[in-house]
Formats: sequence, C-alpha cells, structure tokens
Amino acid sequence: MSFRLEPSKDFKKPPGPVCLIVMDGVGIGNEEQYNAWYCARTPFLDALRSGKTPKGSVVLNAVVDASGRSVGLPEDSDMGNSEVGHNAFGAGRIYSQGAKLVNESMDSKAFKTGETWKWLLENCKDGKDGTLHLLGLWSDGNVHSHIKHAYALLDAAIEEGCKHIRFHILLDGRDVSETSALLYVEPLEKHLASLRDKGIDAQIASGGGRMVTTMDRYEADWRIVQRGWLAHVLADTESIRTFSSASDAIQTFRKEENGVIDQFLPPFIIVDDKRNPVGKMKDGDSVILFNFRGDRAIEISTCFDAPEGTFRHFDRGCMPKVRFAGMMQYDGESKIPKHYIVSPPHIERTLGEYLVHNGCRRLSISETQKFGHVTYFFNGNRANKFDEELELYVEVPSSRERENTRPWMKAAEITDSALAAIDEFKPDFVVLNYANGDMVGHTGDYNAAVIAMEAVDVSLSRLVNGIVEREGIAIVSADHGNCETMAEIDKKTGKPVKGNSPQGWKALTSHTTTPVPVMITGYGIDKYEIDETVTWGDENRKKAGIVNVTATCINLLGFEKPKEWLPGLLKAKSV
Ligand SMILES: O=C(O)[C@H](O)COP(=O)(O)O
Ligand SMILES: [Mn+2]
Ligand SMILES: [Mn+2]
Repeated sequence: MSFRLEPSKDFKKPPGPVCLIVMDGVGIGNEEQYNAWYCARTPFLDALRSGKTPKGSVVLNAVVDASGRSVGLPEDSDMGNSEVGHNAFGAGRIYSQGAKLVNESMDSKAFKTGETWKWLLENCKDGKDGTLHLLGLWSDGNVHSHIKHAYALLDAAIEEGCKHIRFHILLDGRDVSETSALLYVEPLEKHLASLRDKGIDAQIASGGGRMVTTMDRYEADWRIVQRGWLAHVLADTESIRTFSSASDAIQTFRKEENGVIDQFLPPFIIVDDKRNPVGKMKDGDSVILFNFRGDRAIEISTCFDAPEGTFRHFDRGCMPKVRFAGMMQYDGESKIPKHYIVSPPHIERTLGEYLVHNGCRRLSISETQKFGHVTYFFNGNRANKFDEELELYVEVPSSRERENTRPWMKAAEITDSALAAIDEFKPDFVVLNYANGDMVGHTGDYNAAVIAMEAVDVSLSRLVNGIVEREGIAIVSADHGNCETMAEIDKKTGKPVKGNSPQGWKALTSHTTTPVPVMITGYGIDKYEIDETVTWGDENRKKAGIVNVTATCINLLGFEKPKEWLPGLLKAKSV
C-alpha cells in the first residue's frame, strides 16, 4: 500500500509549521480546589479556552476522550497513560494495547504454547533445579503491569512442575494509591507461604520503590537501574539493606522516613535466618520481566541481554548466565528484549511515517522524561528515525531532582529550543511535550502542581504566539488527565477522601479518566470549524478522542487523511 497522500480539497497548508503541543497529564476536571489547573493562574490557557488568544486569534475548542476503549484499553474505566496516548496521537487509529493483549494471552493461556515459555521453563523443570524469577511492578495499576499477569505466570509455572520461584517486586504508589504497597504485598506473602506448605519453594527475594529501583526510562538516570541490578540479580547485601520479609522492609522504611510514598521506598533484599539472600540469581535460572510497557522496561532488559563487552552503563559484576524474557518485546525495531512472551501490537503507518514519505520535515522535542513519548511512543514504539534528513529529535536534559522541588521543569528551555529549531530546521510538523502537569502531578504535591500549570501557561503563551507569528498552527492538547485531580475522590460522595496532605485530603498520584482539551489556533483557522459528528468510534458516547487529532494534523498540513485513520476534528466552514 502506497504512502502517498492526496492533497486535501478543504484544507490548505499554512506557511509556518503545524505544531501538536501535548500538555502531559492535564485533563479538564471539576472546578474544585483539588484541580491544579483550575486553581492555577493560567491567563493564556483561559484565553484559549474562551475562543480567542490574547492577541485576538480565533481558537477552535473541543473536549475529547483520552482513556479506556478510546485509546485501546480493555475497559472504559481504565485511565489513560502516556504510552497509549502518544500511540494514539501518532497512529490515528485505535490499537488493542499491551494491557489488552497480555490479558487475552493470560486468560486463554495461549502463552504456554509459545517457544519463549518453553525455553524459559526448560531450566526449571524435569530434574533441572533452576529458579524462575518473576520481576516487575507489583500493583494492579495496569499502566506498566498487572499483578494478575504475574499470578497467571506463577500458576502456569507450578502446573508445569517448576519448584523454585522468586519474586522481585517493584512498589508502585504512582499508578495506584500512594501508600498501597502492603495491599498487594501481604496477599502475595500469604500465597507464597501457602505454596511453601505444599512443598513449592516460592518467596519474595528483593524489591524497592519503582522511581528509585530498576524502572528508569530514556536513560534519565542509570543509577536507578544499577540499584535494581544489585538488589535483584547480584543480591549485594553490602550496598542494599536486608530484611526478613518485604512487608517488614516497607514498614521499617515508612517508620524511618515519615511521609515516604511507595514509589520512593529504597531497594531491599530478603535474607534467611543465616542472613543469606534468598533469591540471588545464579547460572541456569530463568527470569521474566512481567511489565508489559516498554519505556521503563528497556534499560533493565538491556542489562540482561547485552553481551559481555558491549554494556557500558555500570559494572554488572559477576553476571549469572540466565535466560531472560520480557512480557512483551518493548522495541520491535531494536529487538529489546530478544525473548518475549506476548507479541506486542504492531503499530504501523503512523503520522511520522506518512510525513517522511510525503517529503515533510518533522521536529520532535521534549525533555528527557518525555523524550521517548514524542519519538518512541509517537512512532508506534520504535525509537529510531524513519528518515535521518527529514527528522530532527531534540532532547532537553531533565533534572534528576524530584519534580515537585522544581515544578517549572524544563518548560522554558523546551520553548526556547523549539522556537530556535523551527527557525533553523524549518519543520512542517512539530510534536512537543510539556512534562509538568504529569510529572509534578505524580508527586501528589498540590502546591507544586499549581506552579507546574502556571509554568506551562507562561511557556505556552510564548510558544503559541511564536507559532502564530510564524504563520503556523498550534494544536494544544493532552494525552490523559493527572494534575486536574490531585486528591483521591470518594466515589459515593464525590468529595476528596480525608488524608495526610497539607490540604487535608489523600493525595492522588495517578492518572485519571478525565477528558482532555483540544485547542487549535493560527494561520487560516477561522476558515474551519469543529465537526461535531466526529467520534472515535463509540456511537453511544458521541465523543471524539485524541485519536482524532492525528488526522486533524495531516488535514492541516494540506492532505486528505489516509484511509485507515479515523477522521479529523475539523471541517471547512460552510459559506
Ligand atoms: O511511568 C510513569 O511515570 C507512570 O506510570 C505513568 O506516567 P506516563 O504514562 O505519563 O508516563
Ligand atoms: Mn502522559
Ligand atoms: Mn504520568
């Protein structure tokens, strides 16, 4: 099938670039005190929402879905996330996402007939005494992983006669309630104890909070991955603290550091009565990383897969010869990891690919924490460029400090670099991500989240005005909600749940199912209007989704949308 796009009958390309600006984690929530956007002073965003920029340009406004089935997740109650959001922005149609594909494989047990499963289990059954290690994010957040998948793997391994099993659990508090670790860990400890009673040697061996242990992304800080390696693989009790159980570790850390939330709990190793680690990995073991999402799984996968002499990020020490597989292949193009249990969605014919085939220049830009979102996720989970000449990918280095201590993050620097790159590289299309609403939202720090939104507003006003001055078009949207809901809300009363935050509520650190804005302004926009009949496919809800933004971009670039994409949000005004 050709990539050639037909010129549009209704839309005309502006002289300047068409720019998709993603405010990460900024939904349109309730007008309440826990909504950091609503409570922040954001005069520019207010103007966009009211239909005119402060300089008088027309703004077209829509509110669209960014969660559940509209982005390929199993249920409408599933909150959105950056992977599915940027996949949707990039692909223009809805793909069954990792969460859904893994659910199906686990439910039907289809994975048990796959080569990878058999290869892993060879080490651990029929007289071989290799241990099966299950490593991953231990919650039901369903963004990176789900405990039900790990339980399914455990059951399947036992069914096949595997006798030695170890869990290496990363504590969440980011996609689920901020101090919920024990809700997931205690049942696991009980279950493993009951297995031990039946003669199966199953235990938790190590763990740690996900933001300081193992789950770094986009190479922001390899020390995080190294800590995980020391805890899970080498069981290095010199550098990592030891405990008799995971729940003991969690409770002790909480006592020692008042107010610490799960994502930041330090790494730990479980030891036996003689103070020996119970789950140090050894030659002939097998390891499964049961996270299905790639961004925070790629680095640790590389640690297992990279041959001797090719790995330069830290000293892997005396590395055991293990068989390693991921739940999915996280980057199909770079083949990371080499072995995987469930095949990932094959996302193709994305906006990025169409652009280069039609001679359009593209700029992707963000700071480190979201850099892969506008490249890897936007390109359908492939990190490499489609075309070296036509594409420019700019990463502004993120700070390694906690985001609530500097909620402005790199918004100003991203804006500077974007405007400079627009002038020098002259892109036809730009995709840019401001990380603030999301990254600060995840800390649960409400006051910082308010400042985050104010920082986004100031940068946005400079960027959007700059785009309009250059006779381009700005499409300002978001990939999912987060900072518009900074408190856990009681489903029955609709009010915040009481808790320990300075505001008196229980902080909400996760994303939400809140719809997001689409605000379009710039060259020639007054000739178009929102097509209210456009939806993402669910007739009952009669709402469009972020997936409809892709065709909007290609239309504004003067092309008819490709057949396989869902329709764009705009139509020419009838005269
Ligand atoms: O990885 C994270 O930081 C969170 O689990 C999800 O946030 P993101 O989907 O916005 O990256
Ligand atoms: Mn996001
Ligand atoms: Mn997020």
